[in-house]
Amino acid sequence: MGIICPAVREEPSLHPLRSATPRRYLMCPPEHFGVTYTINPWMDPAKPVDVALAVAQWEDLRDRYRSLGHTVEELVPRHGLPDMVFAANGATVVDGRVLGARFAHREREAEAAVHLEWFRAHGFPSVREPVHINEGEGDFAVTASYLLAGRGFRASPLSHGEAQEFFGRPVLGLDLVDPRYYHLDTALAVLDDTTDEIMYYPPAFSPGSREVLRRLFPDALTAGDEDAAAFGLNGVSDGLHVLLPQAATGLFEPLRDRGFEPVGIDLSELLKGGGSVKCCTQELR
Ligand SMILES: CN(C)C(=N)NCCC[C@H](N)C(=O)O
Repeated sequence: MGIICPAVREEPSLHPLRSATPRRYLMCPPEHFGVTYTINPWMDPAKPVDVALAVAQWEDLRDRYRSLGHTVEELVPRHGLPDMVFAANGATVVDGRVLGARFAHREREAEAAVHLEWFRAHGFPSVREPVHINEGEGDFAVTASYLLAGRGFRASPLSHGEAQEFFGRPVLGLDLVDPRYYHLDTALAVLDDTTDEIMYYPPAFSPGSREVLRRLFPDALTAGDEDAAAFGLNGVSDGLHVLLPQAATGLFEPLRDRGFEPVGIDLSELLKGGGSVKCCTQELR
């Protein structure tokens, strides 16, 4: 009788081979970071902030980007603007076109001009000072097909039309309903901007927006309560590496299963201001 070899069944790969593309980021060191007011539920001025630790954690993130081959530009922080470290809020840049920010809260208003000044000084030819309130990449996320746009807590719905007209990209408005997830990038991250691959936390969105996300992104990775509360959706992907808060442990395995390489980052000190990896990172596309 012949020997029957068990067939070796190659599992078809569920996801394409990932590759990183070099990125250019704008960051702002937290030298003047502090929690001196409350404009989101994470901020408690009674809790002390260790600025030296915040700087060390921030430098670790910056150096991680550089070691992965990305370019990091630095914005000079201003005294009296303790939230400037959250540089993603300062503008949205797509195809070299810059839509500046207009902040919802008086405490952050002055940051907008610092960003506009930086873009003008660095040769970006098309820089728009916005008419409507938008907090940069806090509420705008760029996928291959859309500009996803959050609203409900910060960005004015009118900013969505302004962005669509300026970038010439279809804007998809999404309603945020949980004050802990007050910016889109606290509840949704783009994993692959060439294929519309995202991860998100469904309860942060209204029922209708959840349905829209389910229809348009049926293969998205969805996060649970604990990972969302650890700011796990506030991650940055270069197409292969996904830098995200190290406490969002439940996301690491699902990301690996999809072929990504999660990189855990400790920004616990900056979390006291209500931000993490993505908030500190503005992408200059
Ligand atoms: C995703 N991004 C950019 C953010 N979520 N930004 C954090 C902003 C934190 C600041 N204290 C504020 O409440 O505006």
